[in-house]
Amino acid sequence: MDAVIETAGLRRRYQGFEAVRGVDLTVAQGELFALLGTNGAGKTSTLELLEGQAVPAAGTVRVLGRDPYRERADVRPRIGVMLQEGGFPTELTVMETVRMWAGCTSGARPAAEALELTGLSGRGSVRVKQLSGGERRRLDLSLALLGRPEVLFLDEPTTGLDAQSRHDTWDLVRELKEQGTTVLLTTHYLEEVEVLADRLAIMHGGMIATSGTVADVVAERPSRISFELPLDRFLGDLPPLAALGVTAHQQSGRTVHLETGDLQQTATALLLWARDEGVELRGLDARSATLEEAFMEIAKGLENTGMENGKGLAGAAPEREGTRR
Ligand SMILES: Nc1ncnc2c1ncn2[C@@H]1O[C@H](COP(=O)(O)OP(=O)(O)OP(=O)(O)O)[C@@H](O)[C@H]1O
Repeated sequence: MDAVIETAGLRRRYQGFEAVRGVDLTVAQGELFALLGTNGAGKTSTLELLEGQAVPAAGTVRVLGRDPYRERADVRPRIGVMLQEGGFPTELTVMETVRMWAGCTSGARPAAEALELTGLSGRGSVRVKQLSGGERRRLDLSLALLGRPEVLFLDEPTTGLDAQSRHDTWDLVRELKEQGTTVLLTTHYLEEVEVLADRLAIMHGGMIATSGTVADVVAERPSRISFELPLDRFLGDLPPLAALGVTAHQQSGRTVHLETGDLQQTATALLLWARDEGVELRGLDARSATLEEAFMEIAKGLENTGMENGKGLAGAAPEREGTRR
């Protein structure tokens, strides 16, 4: 794998509070990697280390083969960064903002092209303070794309966007990916991950709880089957549940709920039994776990072990220091 982003044992501390606790990540060239997590999980803190905005307390980070903090002059022109809060002067117009930014960007696209990419062409003469929240996010994205970056860091790029703008942003990100851009994004929208990401990691309490493709992450959780038994049949009439691969079961009224680690095996065995016995399984529903279920289980499971955000080994989170930009 041709790694464009690589971290090992990455840690970050704020006044003794450890927000990032040993993160190992590898993102290949042209890959779209999504960092998910509960609020305060450490996504932005990690992203800022990758962008070279801060020095890790421990561990290593490489972007395009270099240290993004110490070799900033080499790395910065090759990456695009969309922060969670833009923080540009609000008195300038949209076009003035893009031109100002373009002046500091080597090999910048024409300003009009950067605005067109994010659907802001008609808003060039509007002052930034008059933009809606969603339009500001799109302006942020235009600025991140100005230098035709090889690596794009997007911190919650679609927060505050309406459904149409969100889908437009997804299309744009896909297009950039097709052109070979490597993308690392943080998001709270699980659908965004399902639609866009090649791979993802779910962070919690400063650590990566799980990572892989959506299918990998979901495969770690049980699949579910439910159906209604006819009046003349009982749960005990089924073949032994363990032999069907069932790991947990529950019955409410005539409805049976099964959990399994191997949906195909259990569903096949169940259907063969029903066919051989001439049983109709009314309301039959069989489905893999969803990313949302995986996410919820991780957040809940780790809380139960006392490792929820702000607790655990390194003590409570202090007051935030300073601003982001
Ligand atoms: N500048 C700072 N000073 C002190 N603590 C901070 C600072 N920035 C972040 N933290 C703390 O570090 C932890 C991780 O925060 P971070 O913003 O990285 O999480 P996140 O996963 O991006 O959260 P969200 O989804 O809410 O944006 C939190 O407990 C947060 O309060």
